[in-house]
Amino acid sequence: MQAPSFKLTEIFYSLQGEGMYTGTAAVFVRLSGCLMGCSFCDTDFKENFVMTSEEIIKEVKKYPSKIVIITGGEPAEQDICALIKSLKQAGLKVHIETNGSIYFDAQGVDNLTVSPKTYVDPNMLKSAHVIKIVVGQDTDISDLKKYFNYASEGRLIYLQPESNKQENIDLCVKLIKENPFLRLSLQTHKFAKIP
Ligand SMILES: C[S@@+](CC[C@H](N)C(=O)[O-])C[C@H]1O[C@@H](n2cnc3c(N)ncnc32)[C@H](O)[C@@H]1O
Ligand SMILES: Nc1nc2[nH]cc(C(=O)O)c2c(=O)[nH]1
Ligand code: SF4
Ligand SMILES: [Mg+2]
Repeated sequence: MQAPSFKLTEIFYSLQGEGMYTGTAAVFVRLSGCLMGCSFCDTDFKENFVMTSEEIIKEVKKYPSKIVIITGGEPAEQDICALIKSLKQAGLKVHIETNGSIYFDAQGVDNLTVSPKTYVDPNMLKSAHVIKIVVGQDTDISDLKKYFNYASEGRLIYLQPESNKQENIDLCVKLIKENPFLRLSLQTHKFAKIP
């Protein structure tokens, strides 16, 4: 049977800049396309090329890290389960960055990070290892609290200041001091000037 193919923006080797694995070398596989349309989105997710899962694995294996981060765009808009399975079979650690709006079976995923936007499937929040909430001046703080109930031993909640702006960092720090189970995620790759 032919390996499934995927629409991609880019594959690159860098350090995870955000969340629980910050500072860890990883290969980023950026799938193209996203229907969410966040006003603050910092990412180009246009389709640049198509690759089969076998071709993706061959490219990822050129780099020394065993961690592959599937991101986008919104990766769940494509048949991500087929890709996860192939990457796991190839002996890789699979991390996923998703907005959680489209449910998929994340069993076997080594780190599932859900960054909720206007709609998130509660089952994706339950499956997440990390919930990473972007906080800006427009964020409705009382609405944020609905995610706080998901904090548990196996699930960390990070606040990520929108675009590393100082007023957003200040707001995150205030919220974390008030709710000490929360953590701060700065986009460290932007300070380091790496992809
Ligand atoms: C580009 S998104 C791709 C994955 C998925 N669509 C999502 O939103 O989680 C990767 C991460 O960047 C975050 N992000 C995007 N724009 C941002 C910004 N301006 N400031 C802080 N974080 C941002 C998202 O919330 C998400 O956690
Ligand atoms: N260095 C680096 N770390 C990241 N973590 C999540 C990213 C993403 O765009 O999904 C990202 C990214 O774009 N670059
Ligand atoms: S869901 Fe993710 S990729 Fe899509 S627009 Fe929002 S931040 Fe960008
Ligand atoms: Mg990014």
